Amino acid sequence: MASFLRSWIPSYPNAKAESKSTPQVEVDETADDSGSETEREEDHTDEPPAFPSLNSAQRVKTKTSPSSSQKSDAELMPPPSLPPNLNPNLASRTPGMSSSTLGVPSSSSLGVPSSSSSLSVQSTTKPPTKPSGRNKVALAPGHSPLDWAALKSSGADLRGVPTLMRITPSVLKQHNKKDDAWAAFNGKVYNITPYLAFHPGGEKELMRVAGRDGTKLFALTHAWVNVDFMLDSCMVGFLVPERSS
Ligand code: HEM
Repeated sequence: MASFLRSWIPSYPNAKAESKSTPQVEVDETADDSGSETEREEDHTDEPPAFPSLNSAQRVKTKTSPSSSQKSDAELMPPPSLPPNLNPNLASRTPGMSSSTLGVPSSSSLGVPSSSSSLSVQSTTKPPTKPSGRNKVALAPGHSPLDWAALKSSGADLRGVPTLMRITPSVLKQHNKKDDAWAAFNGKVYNITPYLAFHPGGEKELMRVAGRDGTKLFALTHAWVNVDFMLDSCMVGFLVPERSS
């Protein structure tokens, strides 16, 4: 280190002596290759390094097994399950075509144990399928969820009624047309007409609950959607039982 500095700073031999007057040329002599052993002596203390921690599995392993017998990750872990095009046991394999004719390397050339090996992991679970009846539609431009949020908070009248009302099922039933559609969810009645074009599941699906209580269908389709929040500015009232005469 010192020789390196000497080649760059002509006045280096004096730099240490003048260190008080030229503080910017501070050099640590102990870092020199041929320098004193001060730093290494400190290493000889019994204090373990901060990492890995004293009780870590890594440290325990190092103590018990010498580094020469340490196993690689590949030896310690079972290999991941094979993708369908590489697994000869899966029915999805193209009949009559070996993996090599498909242009993919064979499992043996990849160093992956054959499926008969005790290490192989064969997945018996099917890939997740969409719940039936769930289908997103392409929304018209200007009808994204963000556009709906903007319309909701714009102050536009989305209720169509001056005050919240008590609404019986028979009154609710009268509001079953696209241009005048009400639906009840969790005891609250909403004017769903303004939301029809914004519904990610499409107008047709949403119209299935027009004029009636849609709580059950809603929960079956997407219970995670917060209808109270989505339609708060469309609320027209509360669903009440028919009046007995
Ligand atoms: C007015 C109440 C409703 C609101 C606020 C609403 C809201 C939403 C929202 C936010 C999504 C997107 C969900 C997501 O991306 O995970 C969605 C999707 C959907 N909704 Fe609704 N929905 C309502 C009522 C209904 C009803 C009554 C049906 C009837 C079956 C329905 C059927 C669907 C379907 C099929 C999807 C597509 C789900 C998908 O494939 O991701 N929705 N709805």
